[in-house]
Amino acid sequence: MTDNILELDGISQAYGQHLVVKNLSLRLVKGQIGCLLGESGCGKTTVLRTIAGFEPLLAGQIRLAGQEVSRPGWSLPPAKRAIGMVFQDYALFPHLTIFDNVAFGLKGLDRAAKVIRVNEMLELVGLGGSQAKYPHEISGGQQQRVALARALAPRPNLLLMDEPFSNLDVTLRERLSMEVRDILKAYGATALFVTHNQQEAFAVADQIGVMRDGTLLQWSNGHQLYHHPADPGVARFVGEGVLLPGVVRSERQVETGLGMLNGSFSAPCSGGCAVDVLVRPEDVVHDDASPVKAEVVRRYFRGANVLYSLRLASGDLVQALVPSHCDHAPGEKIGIRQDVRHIVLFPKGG
Ligand SMILES: Nc1ncnc2c1ncn2[C@@H]1O[C@H](COP(=O)(O)OP(=O)(O)OP(=O)(O)O)[C@@H](O)[C@H]1O
Repeated sequence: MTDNILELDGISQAYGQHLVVKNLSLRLVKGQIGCLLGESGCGKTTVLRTIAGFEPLLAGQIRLAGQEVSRPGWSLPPAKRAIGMVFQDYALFPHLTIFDNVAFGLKGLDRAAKVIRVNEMLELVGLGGSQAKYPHEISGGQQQRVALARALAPRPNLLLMDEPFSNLDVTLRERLSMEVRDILKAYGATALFVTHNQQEAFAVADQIGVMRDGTLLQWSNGHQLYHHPADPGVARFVGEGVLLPGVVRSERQVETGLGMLNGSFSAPCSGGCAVDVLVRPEDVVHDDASPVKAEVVRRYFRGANVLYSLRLASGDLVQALVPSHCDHAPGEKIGIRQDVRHIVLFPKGG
């Protein structure tokens, strides 16, 4: 008996000569929500389509709930995989009521059992009472929740969601992404979704995989991804910040334009070597009392915070996230101190 619901072992997929998924492996255990995050064209949708059984495998193996479903030359048909799918455009049937939309995949149940199941699913997504409405009579966010109810109704082993929030406006997208996480957790669903929006990935997923050009660069939780990115590419793609030049001075000290940073780190080289140090905007604290001054180069007002781009005395640039009570214009010198709690170093120029 395995707790693994989804296992991808070294899968590769190509369209003609174009290799779009390269030796990708990951696992999801029961009840876990995973996310593939990456820029447009990096192969996220192709991975979903391959898991759903719409694309053949070039190499590797896919197992669902312990059963092999894809290997090169053989593939279990999509309809036999017990997978639910949610797409960005909801794909509800416009001429069917909400009840009939959710009941659509419930083959083999009698009418009474269908009513119970549909009502249960609509309650789960907060739309009890909407059974008789048509899709055009409810909002986009509600339609996406109906799509979720429809996908979960047949009790799939795994739910796949392709950019499920991308058709919604920003505020609704944030709210719905949190609601969807709550719904999936309440239901105990195992799900994999894809997005190019990192806030969405952080809000919804337990495990996030960053993809670039068909390769999975890192598969870990949001905290790990943000604070311990596996390489400079992941560091730049996830979150903000800079790679600040530094020199490793000892096992626990690295010298930078922000001063000496002390703490544990794994150095990519021995003492005296040049490195790039990841400095996030919250690692640089605005402090009028600090003797260290930096010049405001740019300011991005964000409502609650201002993201400043600052030039250090060394000439290096850093960013600082500062509550927006205080407001400083480009050219001003402000006091700062470093609060780098996770020291992440990469080989110089990596
Ligand atoms: N049916 C197809 N035939 C040929 N090439 C394809 C096909 N579908 C996708 N591709 C190519 O495969 C690559 C990966 O596409 P995919 O849709 O998986 O990326 P994605 O990360 O999901 O992008 P997006 O976020 O834009 O949907 C792209 O270069 C794309 O042009």
